[in-house]
Formats: sequence, C-alpha cells, structure tokens
Amino acid sequence: MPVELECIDFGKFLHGEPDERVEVAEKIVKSFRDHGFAKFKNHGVSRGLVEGIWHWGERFFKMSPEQKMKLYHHPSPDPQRGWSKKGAETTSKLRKENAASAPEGELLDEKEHFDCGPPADSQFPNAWPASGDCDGFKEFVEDYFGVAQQTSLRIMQACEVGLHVPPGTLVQRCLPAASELRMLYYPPVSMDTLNKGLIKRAWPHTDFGIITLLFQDDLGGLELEDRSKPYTFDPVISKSDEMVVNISDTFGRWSNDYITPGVHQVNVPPKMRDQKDGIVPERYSSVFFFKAHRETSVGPLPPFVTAETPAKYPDISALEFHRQMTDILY
Ligand SMILES: O=C(O)CCC(=O)C(=O)O
Ligand SMILES: [Fe+2]
Repeated sequence: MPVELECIDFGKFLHGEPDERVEVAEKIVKSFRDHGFAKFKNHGVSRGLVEGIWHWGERFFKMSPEQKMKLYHHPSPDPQRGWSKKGAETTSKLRKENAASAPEGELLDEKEHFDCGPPADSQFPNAWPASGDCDGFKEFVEDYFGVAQQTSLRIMQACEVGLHVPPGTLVQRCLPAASELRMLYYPPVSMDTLNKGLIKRAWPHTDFGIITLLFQDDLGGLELEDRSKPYTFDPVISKSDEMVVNISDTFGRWSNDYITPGVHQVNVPPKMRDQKDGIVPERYSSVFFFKAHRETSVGPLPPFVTAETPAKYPDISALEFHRQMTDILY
C-alpha cells in the first residue's frame, strides 16, 4: 500500500478549543514522525496567494533567457539569490545512494528556480527582475514570503504543543527570519530522456531548513520515501491549494532524530508513472524553506538530550550548516 498523507485541518489548531488544538497538534507530530511529511488544508495561505504562485511562476519563467540572466545566481556556498538555470543545482549529490543506483555519469536535475530571502535582508540582498521585465513579481513574492513565514511559525507552535515541550522551545529560535522562498519550473521533458537514468526533475534529497512548505500544481510529481521500504518512493497527492510540509535537516538535528527529515524527489506525474514514452508536461511548484536565524545553533535542543539519548550532532550555527550543505549542492 502506498503511503497516503491524511489532510489535516489546520484551522482546528488555529481557531479551535484547547482540547481540539492539542488533538490536531498531536496528529501533526505523528504524521511528521511517521512520514517526515504532513499535508494541510485551512492552512492560512489564502487562495489568492496560492493562485499567485501559478500566475507569477509562469510570468517569471517565461521571461527570455536574457531577461533571466540579469538576475543570474553565480554558484557559491552562500544562500541562493535570483535565477538558477537548469543544471545549476544537483540534488543527487546530497545522498550517496543516488550515485550507487544510477548509471555512470553526472546525475542532473531538470529544473530552473528563483530564490530569495527575507525582503529586508542586507547580508545577502535579493535579486529581482529588471524594471519592465516582470513588474509585480517582487511585490507578490514579498507578500507570500511574509505569509509563509507566519504560517511556519504557527506550525512550530503546533509542534511545541504536540511534542509537549515548553512554549518557545522552537519558536524563539526562528526569529528573526532567515528563510528562503523558491519558485520552481520544470520544463517539458521526454520520457526517453528520463529513462536513460541520468536526469530527474529532482533527485532524492532532504532540505536543510527546519520545515519546508510546498505547493505543487495539479499535475503533481513530488514523491516521498516510504519509511517502511527505504529507497522506494510514493507520489504525494495534493490539490494545488493544499499545503504539503516536510521536516528538514535542522528539525532532525534539533530533535536529536526524534523527528527525522522527509526524503523526497520529483518524478513524473502520478498518472504517467507506468508510461514508457511521450513528453512529460511542464510543471510549476513553490517551496518555502523555513530556516533558523543564522546565528542560531542547529545542535540538539535540551528537551531531546538525555542520558539515554546523548547529543548526536555538534553545535554549529545555522549559517555554517547552510554553507556546508550548499557547497555540496552546487
Ligand atoms: O518541486 C517540488 O515539488 C520539490 C522541490 C524541492 O524538493 C526542492 O526544491 O528542494
Ligand atoms: Fe526539497
């Protein structure tokens, strides 16, 4: 039986009676513990904003290569800003198992993306389309960033309730924000190309932050690892207004592996999984990498370190951890 995520009504946590809030929070923690993933409705991201992802994604990625080059991200271990072209990021490098199971050769991701950080980030300033190239994109992305940040903090609150740890244990480590928002475009690709085994929309990986919020279009393609059968992946079925959330590396480290990150990949849409040829249509998605403040330690937190479960990870800063990981990825 493939893994099926229950769609959790987050409105019952946001607006429910105390008992109901605890019940929903425990359900969220259970889904995270069992699958590294949870799926939400009534999550607080308005329909208008979700529709904006599809509208502005298309407007942005349909700019000409010359227009996109004006905000080209030059590979470096620092947080990504601006446009990354196809082939820039190779998620395959994040897990050794990827190379072990594929033919000889470089394993590439078939995707383009736009990345930005907090609107007022002066340490790593954002890069936006030039005036006249995609007017309105910056305003949309900044609005969405704010809402995604608030939504992530509420999920952190729910995790504190569901994990029965003191209020603030997680939330206080997330301020001020150092999150990253990414808009993604997967161009059409032939089954023939994918079947050669060297190219995937995204290879199995985990994200570096605390949690990742994701919206995918109705075509789908996101897959999660079935923890009862490692290295097998099942489609994450979500409607375009449902929010999928996965646990990322920092949460795994903070919780000393009490909750471990969800391994995921992007594959062909669920309805094309058994197809041998043809063209896989283009796909849009957006992910919000909710991240700890750069100076915050990503080492295990006090409630998760006991005599029986000593700390498994060192106390390094979130920025140092980020640089280590981006260095592998680019
Ligand atoms: O597009 C997706 O569904 C997932 C993208 C992803 O996993 C990533 O960018 O880290
Ligand atoms: Fe990811």
